Amino acid sequence: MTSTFGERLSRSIGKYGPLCVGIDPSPRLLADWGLPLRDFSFTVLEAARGVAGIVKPQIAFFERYGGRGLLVLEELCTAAIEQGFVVILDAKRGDIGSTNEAYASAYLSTDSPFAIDAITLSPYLGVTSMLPLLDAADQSGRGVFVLARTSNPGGEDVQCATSATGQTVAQDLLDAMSRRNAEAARRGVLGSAGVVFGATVPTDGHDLRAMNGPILAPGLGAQGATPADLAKRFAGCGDRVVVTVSRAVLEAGPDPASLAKRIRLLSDECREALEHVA
Ligand SMILES: O=C(O)c1cc(=O)[nH]c(=O)n1[C@@H]1O[C@H](COP(=O)(O)O)[C@@H](O)[C@H]1O
Repeated sequence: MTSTFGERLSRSIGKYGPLCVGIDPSPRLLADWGLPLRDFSFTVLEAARGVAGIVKPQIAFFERYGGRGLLVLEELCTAAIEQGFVVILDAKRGDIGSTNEAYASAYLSTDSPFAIDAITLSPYLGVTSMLPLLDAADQSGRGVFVLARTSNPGGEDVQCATSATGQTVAQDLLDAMSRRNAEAARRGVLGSAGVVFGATVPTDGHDLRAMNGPILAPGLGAQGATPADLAKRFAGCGDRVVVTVSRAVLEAGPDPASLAKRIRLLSDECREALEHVA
């Protein structure tokens, strides 16, 4: 790819706003909509087209169907990229270095079978173990979102524990991504090494501004966060936040017009909340 993930993401946020449509085909929604996995997924993509610029399929909902599900995911990612979406694959990968090399060739290399822009990573085997993934992303113009502070209750047990540096584990991860984004910062563009920071959790004691990378913020809607929370938590970095929403979008389906209407409404709310605090 000729541009970096950070550059493509910035352009997309500028054009469509910060909303990312989460494609989470849960068993309940598939039953409610009365659609098979492929039709469900493409219905969501079609509804998002021209309304939101970013989509995030959650791999577990496709893995449930084994090889057939992964084929649908591959088709969906390819179609989304061809249609100009920024595609974040939510796979939360992370292992020892040699296995991460295999994950890197699966998801973050130029010849990866999955056409995606970025992937979510679980960093709890250590930052050094993630180097094959971070380097592959840099080389192929892709990006990562490392779980720093997750949206779920109880995440603080690990993420807010004090590390050997005397700060929280989450802040250490923010610092590590900040170092990865230093070159982009010198060029005055958004870096490609992002973090996940839930819209449901306080940011106190964590410096999101210095990182120069994108922030994937789940939690709006079904997990209880509101647009006011976005404005409060992400002041000073609102132009780099990607607000990912799954259930609060998908509950408006399966009618494509209702889905598109919900996406537009949430997109407007998120843009409004964040543009004042950029
Ligand atoms: O990485 C993620 O996307 C993620 C991180 C996190 O801390 N919390 C979180 O909810 N997510 C994902 O974001 C989506 C949230 O779904 P809703 O709560 O339905 O909007 C799900 O696909 C989760 O797996």
